[in-house]
Amino acid sequence: MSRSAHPAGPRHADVLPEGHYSAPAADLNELDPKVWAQTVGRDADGVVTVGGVDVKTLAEQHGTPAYVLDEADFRERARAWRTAFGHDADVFYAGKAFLSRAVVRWLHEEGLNLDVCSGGELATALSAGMPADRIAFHGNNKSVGEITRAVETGVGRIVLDSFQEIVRVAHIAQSLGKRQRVQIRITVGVEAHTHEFIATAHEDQKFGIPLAGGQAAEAVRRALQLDGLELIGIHSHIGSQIFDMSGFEVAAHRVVGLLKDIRDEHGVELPEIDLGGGLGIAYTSDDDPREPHEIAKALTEIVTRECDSAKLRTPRISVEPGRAIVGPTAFTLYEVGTIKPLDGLRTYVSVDGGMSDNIRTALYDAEYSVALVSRRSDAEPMLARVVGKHCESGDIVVKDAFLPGDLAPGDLIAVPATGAYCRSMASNYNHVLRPPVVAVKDGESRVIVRRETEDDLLRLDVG
Ligand SMILES: Cc1ncc(COP(=O)(O)O)c(C=O)c1O
Ligand SMILES: N[C@@H](CCCC[NH3+])C(=O)O
Repeated sequence: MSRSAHPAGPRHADVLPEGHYSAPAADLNELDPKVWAQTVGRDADGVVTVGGVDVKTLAEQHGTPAYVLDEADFRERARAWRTAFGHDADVFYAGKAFLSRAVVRWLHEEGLNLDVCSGGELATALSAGMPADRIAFHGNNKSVGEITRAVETGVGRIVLDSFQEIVRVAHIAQSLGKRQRVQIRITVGVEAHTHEFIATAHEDQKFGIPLAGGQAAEAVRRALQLDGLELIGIHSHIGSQIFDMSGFEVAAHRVVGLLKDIRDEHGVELPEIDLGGGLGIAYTSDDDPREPHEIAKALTEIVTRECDSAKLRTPRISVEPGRAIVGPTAFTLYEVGTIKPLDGLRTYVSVDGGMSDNIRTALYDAEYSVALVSRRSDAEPMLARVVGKHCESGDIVVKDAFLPGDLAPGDLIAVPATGAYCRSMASNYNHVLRPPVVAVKDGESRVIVRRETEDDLLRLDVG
């Protein structure tokens, strides 16, 4: 067994415990462009830069932990989706992945629409100037207040998720003297190949109205009878972090089948279908995501083919990518604190954040990569587990990854691909303050969501 310079004797790559990890990369200083935001690189001193700003400067100016978001990359990915789908389709960015007013403005400028699923997301979208008619409102349990606000402000569509909601939205719209454009979300009965908590089109879960047993057809029947509703289409979202296109193919096939049944029964050809979001991104070098143009081509071809064979006019397609746009554009910058080598196991590297800024590892057993970013190191790789500062043994950010064996307290490390479902799912567990989101572009950084303060926490505490 070889030895590294680390005084506490890190675990080396040639004697490894069981775990789910690949062999260490030949050079740990290399940053795989699949996983890192587009403008990330190392400067002559080995310090990582993004958007022309180096991470040491970012840490000095904004502190750690911080989510660092590459604005140019975000805009480029948004534009790539928009361009791939062209003018005969709509791209709704899924705000649940990450939403802030700056992001809403970028989306607006890049010609994307927005999917929101709560009053809070709707308020953020409206306050940043997204036109209401470019907003889709989702959710399996929208409150009467939320529905009323959505109808009053004139959202482009409400996606109906249950029989009760069909009636509820119709009544609210009618009482406001409006006819609300709606889609019905159906569950097509597909087992999406992803973590069970984020699969949404099999039958035994809470979203949508099952196609099975004629339930979706019955929902359509009821919606068409209600004056307060203008039924514009059918919606399907099969889950998230999916690489295999076959689930989307089956979903498209079944949605078009329902459109055909609707035409045959009611003489109505619904003009739109929405195939949801869910496209996977690379969290580690082992993942191979698809490009937006491949996805657009595949989805458009399936829908067109299915419609041709059913002799239906091809409906306008919309999609709702969240993770695929924002996920790869950000990394979380942490400062290394305590380093604890456990003999025969791995080295625990504690950072100044944890499950409060990234719950995905604890929740979904998600895999991430990590790199030393404040300097270059040619020390031997050590098997590390990056953990947070919370009072929870499941407080793991990166379960198994290789870091240089000379890692020391005060070093900066970064976890890439944390743009989606990290800040938006962040918590104040242990009264830890949620980190800022710092956007970088053209050599400048600017805070788009500021760091929480203790005053923010105390402001909510009454008495
Ligand atoms: C209805 C709906 N649309 C879109 C999305 C966005 O999914 P993703 O971020 O995986 O693209 C989700 C989340 O899974 C969703 O529930
Ligand atoms: N929050 C999940 C995805 C759920 C998507 C919303 N329906 C994740 O981090 O992967």
